Amino acid sequence: MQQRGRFITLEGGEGVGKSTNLAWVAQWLTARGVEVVRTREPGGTPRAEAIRELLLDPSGDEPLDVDAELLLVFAARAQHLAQQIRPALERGAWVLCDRFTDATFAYQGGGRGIPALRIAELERFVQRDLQPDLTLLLDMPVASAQRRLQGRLSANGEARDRFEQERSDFFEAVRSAYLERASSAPERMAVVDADAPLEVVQARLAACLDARVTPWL
Ligand SMILES: Nc1ncnc2c1ncn2[C@@H]1O[C@H](COP(=O)(O)OP(=O)(O)O)[C@@H](O)[C@H]1O
Ligand SMILES: Cc1cn([C@H]2C[C@H](O)[C@@H](COP(=O)(O)OP(=O)(O)O)O2)c(=O)[nH]c1=O
Repeated sequence: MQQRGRFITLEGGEGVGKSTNLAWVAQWLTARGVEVVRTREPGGTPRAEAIRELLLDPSGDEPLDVDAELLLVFAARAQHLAQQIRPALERGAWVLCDRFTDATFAYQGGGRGIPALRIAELERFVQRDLQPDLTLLLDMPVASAQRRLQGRLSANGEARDRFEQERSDFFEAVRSAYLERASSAPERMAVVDADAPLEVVQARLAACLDARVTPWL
């Protein structure tokens, strides 16, 4: 595949501000003349969004097997890559995605305990040589992120989804797995301290984008 556009992902635990800052990063890129396709995982296309519903639905007596969860995540990703991400990159658009495979290493790996080697096998199978060009990892202590998440849920009258119902040790394991991945791939992943007022987080993001993305423009 001749990849012309750039692929940027945002990662982090629940409530760190991914959705809020994704919109801001999209504006930063658009202001510099880039065509941006905003999307998210799991989901991003109608069929992949249907798989997302299965993954997030907390109802019912039947637990979701951890391997089934892993395979559903990658099934959604295969669909998203084929229908949305690869075509956009091929026509020269930049793709800005709320979560991608680092989330699988963090949630199914760190959180559920699936060995990273097994996840890496599926990653190769589904993505072949495609990796994000840049991943912005928003990081903050779990307790503060949970307070933000609770604020958003209360404000919108939303219920917790299947992942949001997990206990804090699950989220601590997710956070550690993310930080470990970032330290093993510093050229691709930038850790941004998200435990600050929004304008401070955005100044940190701007510094990071200036350093890493401006040379691509
Ligand atoms: N830097 C920040 N300081 C305070 N509140 C924030 C900040 N960033 C986001 N929020 C708020 O925290 C909540 C969770 O943010 P959101 O972007 O939905 O997070 P995520 O997509 O990572 O779950 C929202 O109500 C949002 O308005
Ligand atoms: C992409 C991905 C997401 N997830 C989970 C993490 C999230 O709890 C959930 C939905 O993602 P998302 O809507 O981004 O969560 P939030 O906005 O609440 O932070 O899917 C995985 O477990 N594995 C994955 O590979």
